Parts: sequence; structure tokens; C-alpha cells
Amino acid sequence: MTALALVKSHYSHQLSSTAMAMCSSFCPQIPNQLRARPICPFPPKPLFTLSVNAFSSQTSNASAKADGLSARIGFLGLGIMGSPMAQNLIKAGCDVTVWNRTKSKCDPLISLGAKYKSSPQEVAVSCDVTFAMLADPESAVEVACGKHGAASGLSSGKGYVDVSTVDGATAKLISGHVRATGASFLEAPVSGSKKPAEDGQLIFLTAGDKSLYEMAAPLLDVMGKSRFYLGDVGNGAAMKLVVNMIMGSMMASFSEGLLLSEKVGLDPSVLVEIVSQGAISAPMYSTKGPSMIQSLYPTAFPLKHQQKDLRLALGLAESVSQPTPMAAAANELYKVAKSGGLSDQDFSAVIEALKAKLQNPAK
Ligand SMILES: NC(=O)C1=CN([C@@H]2O[C@H](COP(=O)(O)OP(=O)(O)OC[C@H]3O[C@@H](n4cnc5c(N)ncnc54)[C@H](OP(=O)(O)O)[C@@H]3O)[C@@H](O)[C@H]2O)C=CC1
Ligand SMILES: O=CCCC(=O)O
Repeated sequence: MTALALVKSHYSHQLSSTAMAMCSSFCPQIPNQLRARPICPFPPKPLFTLSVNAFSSQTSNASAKADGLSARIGFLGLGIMGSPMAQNLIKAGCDVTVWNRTKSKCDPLISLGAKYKSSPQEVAVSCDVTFAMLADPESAVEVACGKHGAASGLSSGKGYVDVSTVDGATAKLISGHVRATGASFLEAPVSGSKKPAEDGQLIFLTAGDKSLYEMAAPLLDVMGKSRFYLGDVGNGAAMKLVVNMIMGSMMASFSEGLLLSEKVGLDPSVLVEIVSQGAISAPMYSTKGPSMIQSLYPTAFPLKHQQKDLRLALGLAESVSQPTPMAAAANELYKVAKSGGLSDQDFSAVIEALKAKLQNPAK
């Protein structure tokens, strides 16, 4: 890390501390445990030079006392997100054991030095801390609590970190199974997509056992740029769903704007440029806008997962009688896109749901 980068990161930390202080005085009713804050002041990766394999041969429970980098790490679920996350752990020198339902996705990681086990249970037995990055609540529960699931291999002193995006009830269900074995549980869904996962720039929204959070922190710092500890299990899921609810509506609204600009004779690429310079700029618009204009949707965040998150966010809103008409409307649009066969395309393909072909499928 250059001196300039260090100064910059320190300065941005100072700014966020100031913002936090302002938040505290403006929102005194927010309980302390819900005041999310980045725990690590500096991006840790450039400072990370430790070789960790030297510590990785300890046996099961005793080794959980070791810090995260020296732990034996399991990784379950090697899709778009899980693969690069596990890869970054391997590249950082960690001792990683992988499992994926479709075994072939393990092969590139095995080539990089990962070990392989043939079930989540075996991974959990052989590791100190096991991460899971699964598609949805159903798969997260199956992998954690099903036959030969991770919980059946957990015991006191081990940890299970679920980084999948699920709802709070699912996180609590998994937490219950994990804690019943004597192991610790942390939910840690992530903000950031394929590229941030590859670059180790994810944002972790964690909740659950604080001791596991502290133990796993160096591992989260290998995979991410910041982490928030939000208190009790369920708060991580809720925060993630609120963030993705906003994102899903933003993308739906952006899609309407792109198509409207084109229809009234404007150049949508000029719209993208104008948006990117103004108060509503967001990296999402400038990175995805140009390909959306060409009707190309290379998958970073699958549309089916965005619709899942909107569905779960609507459930969360329902649970507290919060009106969310924008999210409800956006959800309908993603459902149309799914029915139109776009589930596995990037979520920016929701724009197709506004085009004549999907609006009037009979024509
Ligand atoms: N992509 C993104 O930008 C982001 C995604 N997320 C969230 O992260 C999670 C993973 O996303 P992503 O990697 O994109 O998704 P993918 O669809 O690429 O990967 C899903 C993973 O879940 C596994 N899986 C699905 N069903 C089952 C099952 N029944 N039993 C066992 N394993 C199963 C898949 O295994 P198999 O290979 O065999 O199909 C695969 O490993 C989701 O919850 C998503 O919402 C969060 C932030 C960003
Ligand atoms: O859950 C997916 C989030 C994608 C992103 O944060 O860019």
C-alpha cells in the first residue's frame, strides 16, 4: 500500500467516524448494537503478508482457539460468489477444504491447493470454521441441517458462517441447529457482486456469536473491504434484504428510464453519462447501463436471486406492517422477467420485462 493510499484510507475512516457521531446524536433511539460500523479502520489486505499454513495442522476443537488465518477453513457452495471467495482464501495462504453439490466446480480450487470432501458433514468435521454460500433459504437449510449436512459434523469449538442471502427465520433456524451441536454461528451475507468477490472487496453484514465474528474477522478481511457487526442473528439478513430491496427497485426504475429515453428519441448512452455525473449516480448504472443498451446481460448477480431477495424483503416488510409499494411493483417486474426465461441472466435483464415481447407475450 502506498503512503498516499494509507493516508486516503485513514481520512475516509475519519470521515465515517464523524458521520457515525452525527448519526448517534441525530438518532439516539437506535440501540447501540444496531449502530452498524466498519470495525477495521484500514483495508487489511495490503498489510497481509502472513503465511498461515504453518498453523493449520492442529486437531479439531483445540484449534478453534487459533485466530482465523491459522484455522482450517471449509467452504460449501462454489457458485458465482463462493468460488472467488474461496479462491481468495487459498491465495492468501489459508488451509481450505471445499465442497459443492456439482463436484466439477471444486476442480479449479483443488488445482489451486484446496482439499476436497464429499459432503458438508465431512467438511465440518475436518475444519475449524466452515463458510457456506448457497443460493437461497432452501439450499442453505439443506446444506446446513440436512442429511450429511454441516451441522452433523459440527461440535463445540467449531464455527459455521453462513454468507448466503436468506431471511431472518432461515438464519435463526440454521443458527439453532448449529448451536445445538455446541458450535458457534455467524450470519454474514455480503454486499457486492462477482467483481468485488474476485477483488476481495465485499462488505460483510454479520450477526450472531461475537466470539466467532472476532475469530473470523481476518478471514472476512481477506474476502472483503469492510464488515459490520449487527448484533443478534436475523439482523444481518434483515440489513441485506433492505439493501437488496433498494437495489432491485433502483434497477427497475433505471430500466424504465433507459427505455423511455430511447422511445422519445434520446440517446440512452447519453442518459447513462448524465446520470453518472449527477446526484443519483451509482456504480451499478455506469457499469451495467452500456450493456443493457445493447440488450446484453452477462451474469454477475442472477435475476432469480434478485427476485428471491425482493420476495424475502416483502415478507420482512409484511412482518412489521411496513408499506413497500415500490418494492412490490419491482418484484412483479422481476417475476415477469423470470417467466420470460431470464432467471439465470444478470438482474439487469429486468429491462426485458418492460419490452413489448414480455409485456404482451401473446403477440
Ligand atoms: N451473485 C451476486 O452478485 C451475489 C449473490 N449473493 C447471494 O449469494 C448467494 C449465492 O449467489 P451466487 O453465487 O450468485 O449463486 P449461484 O447460483 O452462482 O450459486 C449457488 C450455489 O448454491 C448451490 N446450490 C443451489 N441449490 C443447492 C442445493 N439444493 N443443495 C446444495 N447446493 C445448492 C449451487 O450448487 P451447484 O453448483 O451444484 O448448482 C451453487 O454452489 C445467493 O444467496 C445470492 O443471493 C450475494 C451478493 C452478491
Ligand atoms: O446480492 C447481491 C448484491 C449485488 C451487489 O451488491 O452489487
